Amino acid sequence: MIEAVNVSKSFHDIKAVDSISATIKEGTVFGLIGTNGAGKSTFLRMACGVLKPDQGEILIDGLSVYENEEAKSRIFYISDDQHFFSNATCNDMKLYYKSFYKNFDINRFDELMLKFDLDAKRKINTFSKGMKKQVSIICGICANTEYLFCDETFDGLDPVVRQAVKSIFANEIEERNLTPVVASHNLRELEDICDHVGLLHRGGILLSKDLEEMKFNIHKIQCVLNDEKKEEVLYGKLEIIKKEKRGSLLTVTARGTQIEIVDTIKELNPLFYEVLPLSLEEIFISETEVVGYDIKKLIF
Ligand SMILES: Nc1ncnc2c1ncn2[C@@H]1O[C@H](COP(=O)(O)OP(=O)(O)OP(=O)(O)O)[C@@H](O)[C@H]1O
Repeated sequence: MIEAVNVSKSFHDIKAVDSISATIKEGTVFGLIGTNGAGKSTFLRMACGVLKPDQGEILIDGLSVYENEEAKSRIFYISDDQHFFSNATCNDMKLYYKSFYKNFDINRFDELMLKFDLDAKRKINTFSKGMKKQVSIICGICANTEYLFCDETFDGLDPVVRQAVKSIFANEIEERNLTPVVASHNLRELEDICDHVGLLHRGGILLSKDLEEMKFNIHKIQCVLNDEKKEEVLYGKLEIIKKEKRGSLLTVTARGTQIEIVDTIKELNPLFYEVLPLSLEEIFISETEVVGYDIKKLIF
């Protein structure tokens, strides 16, 4: 488990991370979302022990991570500006990581390089940006650490590679309880990857929730009631977040379980009703409105 306890970090007069407390459970994918400059990289760099917090501490499985080799050996960090030794080939990086991570799986590395169609003998500085990201991801997976920090790693991967990486993550989570922490400024990049999302804004966490929990308690339904009085009754009975009417078709987004909302609509004898899927973006818009923010100004 990763625990951040009241962590802050400033660079001169810039407060990059402001009193963050958060818990990241094993075996889940934690998404860290926020605009450019929100503090995601600074948080990740503290979480992997590269930066020392000014205040508070970050614990990896109960161990304070800063200058702690044991805690650091449980983490692999894929930074947004990936570092490879100049002139290094993929095989050179494999051997370097093998010397640092005792469980680094050389055979798996070779297998994945083939699977991703990357030439392990080539110098990494001749690879494209996306290919370099793939090499970093492969190194990260093969390091066999408990935690994998991915800073903007998914942004810019092509759809096929993205799907392949997602399925590798899913297997690693199932087989060995890997915990990926994925930072991105793009909610859509995280939509189908994460179990839990923390929204970072100006160094602080605005919102931190399980996606399933969020999805369980908010629903979007289209219906035709064809009666203004019934519509008023519906608005009175449901905790409406958003409503829209086009002709006789009414679309409502409301807080509550699907059964509660559908039952309320059914009591009003609708001519038609249908439950519509809600995107993570729509859920976030609703959730952040509740805490008084317009998310469209914060992300996307
Ligand atoms: N080494 C540094 N020196 C000075 N300021 C820094 C340094 N690192 C980060 N900052 C500042 O801290 C704030 C948070 O930056 P950080 O890189 O953590 O944001 P981020 O959410 O990762 O952004 P992005 O999505 O653009 O990568 C920014 O205002 C940035 O300018």
